[in-house]
Amino acid sequence: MASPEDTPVGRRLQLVKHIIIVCSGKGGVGKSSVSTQLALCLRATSPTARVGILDVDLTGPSIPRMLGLDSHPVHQSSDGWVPVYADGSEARLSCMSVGFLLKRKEDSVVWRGPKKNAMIRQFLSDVRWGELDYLVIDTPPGTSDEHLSLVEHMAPVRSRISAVIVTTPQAVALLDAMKCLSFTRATSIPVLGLVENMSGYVCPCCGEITNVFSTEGGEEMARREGLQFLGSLPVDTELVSLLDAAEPDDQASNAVLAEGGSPHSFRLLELYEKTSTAPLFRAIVERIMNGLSAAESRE
Ligand SMILES: Nc1ncnc2c1ncn2[C@@H]1O[C@H](COP(=O)(O)OP(=O)(O)OP(=O)(O)O)[C@@H](O)[C@H]1O
Ligand code: SF4
Repeated sequence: MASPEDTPVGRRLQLVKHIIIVCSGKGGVGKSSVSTQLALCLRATSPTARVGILDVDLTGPSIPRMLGLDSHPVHQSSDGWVPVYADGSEARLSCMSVGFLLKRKEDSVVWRGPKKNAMIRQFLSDVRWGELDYLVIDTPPGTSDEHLSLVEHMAPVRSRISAVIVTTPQAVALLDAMKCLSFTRATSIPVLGLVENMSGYVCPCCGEITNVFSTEGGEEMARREGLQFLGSLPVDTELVSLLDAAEPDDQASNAVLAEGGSPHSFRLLELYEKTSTAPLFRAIVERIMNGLSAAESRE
């Protein structure tokens, strides 16, 4: 039988310890922001942790924007694509997205299934990820061609893949999250747990959390389906302004870097650490890491 290293994807991902697919049934529930926070927090778990983030939301790539890397060029080397390092020469947070390949960030990707499939195969087999502790994959909403392509192409590294499902508390989002769960079950991908995003609203004046939508729907779904409930995150105005207004990696940022200043992702992380969501997300990451360790010890 062929070993995983005999395939292009297996060879590329040979040194990637854990692959975490972030998915949601419904659009706009915060999948990309959860993926970004996950990558930032995993990187911060140790001074040597290396994390990659792959954005396969081909028609709506948000990761470059959220990491402040808009319009960053991607370089080809003789050994494939070099990912964009959000933390400059530290190279502990590498990122790849179709967003880097668009001429202008306003351009849209109008591709049929086969072209999307080819792009995903290329992301998995042609990017020089190198050694990574975690590869976080942000997916489009629903269970689309992109999800099927991912699962098919990553068959050689199947034992290292797990998923995190993101939902909001509304019934309609929970119903779609169930479809996402069915997909993971049909494709035998273990689910690390469920995150309920935009669970309530944090008042910027007094910090009081008000439940805007119905409450505890995610927790109840997790209980019912035998999933780990990873935690809930409130609507946080500081977080949205941080991720939506992430400073592009423009000349000014490069000048800061040239003068020995903090690379952008460090500044993002520094600022992120001050949001009211950060401690909640750290608890989520701890549960994810415990889930990964438990799965490893069962192998
Ligand atoms: N907890 C939160 N508090 C405040 N704003 C949030 C929160 N989570 C996400 N957002 C904001 O909501 C918007 C949508 O989030 P995001 O792009 O992460 O969702 P998505 O599920 O990836 O969307 P899509 O379906 O388009 O891929 C973004 O502007 C993001 O910054
Ligand atoms: S939660 Fe308190 S401080 Fe915030 S808007 Fe309401 S009343 Fe004002």
